[in-house]
Amino acid sequence: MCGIWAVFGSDECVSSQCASAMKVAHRGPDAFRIENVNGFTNCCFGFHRLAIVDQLYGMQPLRIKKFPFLWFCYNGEIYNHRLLRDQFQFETQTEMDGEILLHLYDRFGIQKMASLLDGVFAFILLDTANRKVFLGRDTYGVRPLFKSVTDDGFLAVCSEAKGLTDLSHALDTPAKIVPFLPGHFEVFELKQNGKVQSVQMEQFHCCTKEPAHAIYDTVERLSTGFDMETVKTNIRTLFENAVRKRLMAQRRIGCLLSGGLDSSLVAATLVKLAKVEKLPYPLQTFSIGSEDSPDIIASRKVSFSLANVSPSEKQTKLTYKLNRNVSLHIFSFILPDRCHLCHLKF
Ligand SMILES: NC(=O)CC[C@H](N)C(=O)O
Repeated sequence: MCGIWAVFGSDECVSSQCASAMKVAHRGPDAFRIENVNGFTNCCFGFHRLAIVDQLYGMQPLRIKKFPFLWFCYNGEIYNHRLLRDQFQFETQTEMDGEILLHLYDRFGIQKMASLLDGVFAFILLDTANRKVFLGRDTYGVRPLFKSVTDDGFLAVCSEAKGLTDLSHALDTPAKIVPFLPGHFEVFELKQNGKVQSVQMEQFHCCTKEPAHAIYDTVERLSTGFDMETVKTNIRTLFENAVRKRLMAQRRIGCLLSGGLDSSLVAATLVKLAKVEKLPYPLQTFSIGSEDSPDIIASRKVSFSLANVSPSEKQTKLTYKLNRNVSLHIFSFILPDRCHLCHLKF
């Protein structure tokens, strides 16, 4: 997660509005920043960071020397950022995956920028040189984004609706808070007083169409045909690639595991790829349920079987009593031969 928040054209002093930005502080434990926009005193960004890549230089709102007029705030991961950087020979200033959006926007404009991204994202991009604000969200809406626009052009945006509920503005009627449409981008013109006007709302991708970035993807070409073997091989290739591309994270990777088929397949593929990529830490799986519920029993079985040890071997157990009703169980395993079991009880 990360928490993003921004207001444009605030009638109230932004320093009092930005108390609302703190309502999404839980989304980013590593660092936060609140920054008003130089030259547009009624505009302000708030950002809470869970750093996934480039801990040192990836703080937001991101601004880089090459494009001093761009301000960028986003929540997400762009899996193909290195591929696009190399493909278009961009000179990036940081290793942060989101920086690629600034280069793509500058070279190709907003429509092509959004459609070249392979990832999960919700973004706010401000271009002070052209007086535009852009919002966008990934095809499936994996990353959340809410907006609120008043009739007189005060725009507020946040990862969660709660960051918008207490904002004050000049109109009598409260502004509606709506989820931003997945797979779309929106363009606003920005006036000198910071107020905006929506001028374009467009779908850049829908899930039934091949994404524009596919031509640059490194995933091996899929065979055509609908015979059983071809279909199975294609699913395997795509599935494995979906797990592989998520290994870009510089944070320790874990898996949410219910013990059912889907999450167990993800965990098994992750274990396989972790060996190939030589991840230097034990993988962890996280499950939630009451003590001895089917999910916990199943996920425990899967965890131990993936770790290739029997539950009775090399097992440690920690219990914290926090609450009577819910148990959160955390299993972790290291390959090839060490296994820990942590059991956190609420
Ligand atoms: N949690 C996030 O949304 C992370 C944003 C960005 N990918 C980073 O690593 O900082």
